[in-house]
Amino acid sequence: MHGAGNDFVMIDTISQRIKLRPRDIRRIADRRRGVGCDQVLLVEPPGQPEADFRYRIFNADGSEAGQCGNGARCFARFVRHRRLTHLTTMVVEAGSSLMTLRLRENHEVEVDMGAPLFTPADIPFRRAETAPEYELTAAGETLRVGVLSMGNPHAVLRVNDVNDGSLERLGEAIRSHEDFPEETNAGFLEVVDRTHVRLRVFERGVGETEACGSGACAAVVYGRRMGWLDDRVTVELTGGKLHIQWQGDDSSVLMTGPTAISFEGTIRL
Ligand SMILES: N[C@H](CCC[C@H](N)C(=O)O)C(=O)O
Repeated sequence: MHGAGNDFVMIDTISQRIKLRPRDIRRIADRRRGVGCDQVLLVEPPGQPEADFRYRIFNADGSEAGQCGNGARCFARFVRHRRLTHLTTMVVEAGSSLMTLRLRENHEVEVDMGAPLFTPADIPFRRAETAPEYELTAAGETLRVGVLSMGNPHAVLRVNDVNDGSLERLGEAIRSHEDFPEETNAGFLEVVDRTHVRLRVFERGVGETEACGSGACAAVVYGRRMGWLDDRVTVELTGGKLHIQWQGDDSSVLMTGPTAISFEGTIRL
């Protein structure tokens, strides 16, 4: 499946009891020796009564992540398509948060991504104070970045043009920066106007993806906090467009975007 070009192998572990090790994830995600994807997503039974499902996210390098926005939309499409539920609105556990997923027309899905987290310890980010923007030195350059969590860490750098080479020059250095004890996703944000931005994301555990749902949310939250953006923003990514809404403070971020089923099959490990 894919959400705006961010592609996934989605596995139903409810109807089939399987255990996957990090090396199995890497093998599945390998675009030459396996199926090939940015993330492997598992559909599991819920761990708490308020949830309908549990959703686990593994990057192509085998690392587990606490959030995947594009994957959440594809998750909702998948569980309906595979008749694991008849719900069109469902509550899903991801990491430590509960998300509400709503199926819309033409296979679009709206995700309540929860409220962003700004406290450095929650991101995690090695800073004592919370701020809308931080100074960060990476690859010998001193940068101003927005840093926050959508259930996973994001560092967002505003650029004049997403294709100015900043991602190629700085993506890896920000992703692996020592001030991020669990690494981070690195977003490169071009503000077109108050309701339209372009974004490229160098993702933790993968590298650049065609789209990053949690990254789109983080970029809009940062841009709105800095006064550059309104409450409703269209985020144009390499693989497609996402629509993000955020009213500020501790309100939830809402993301709406496309889903697609690329193929179905059986994997032999
Ligand atoms: N690479 C991310 C997980 C996937 C996020 C992205 N694919 C999305 O749509 O949010 C991380 O390690 O936090």
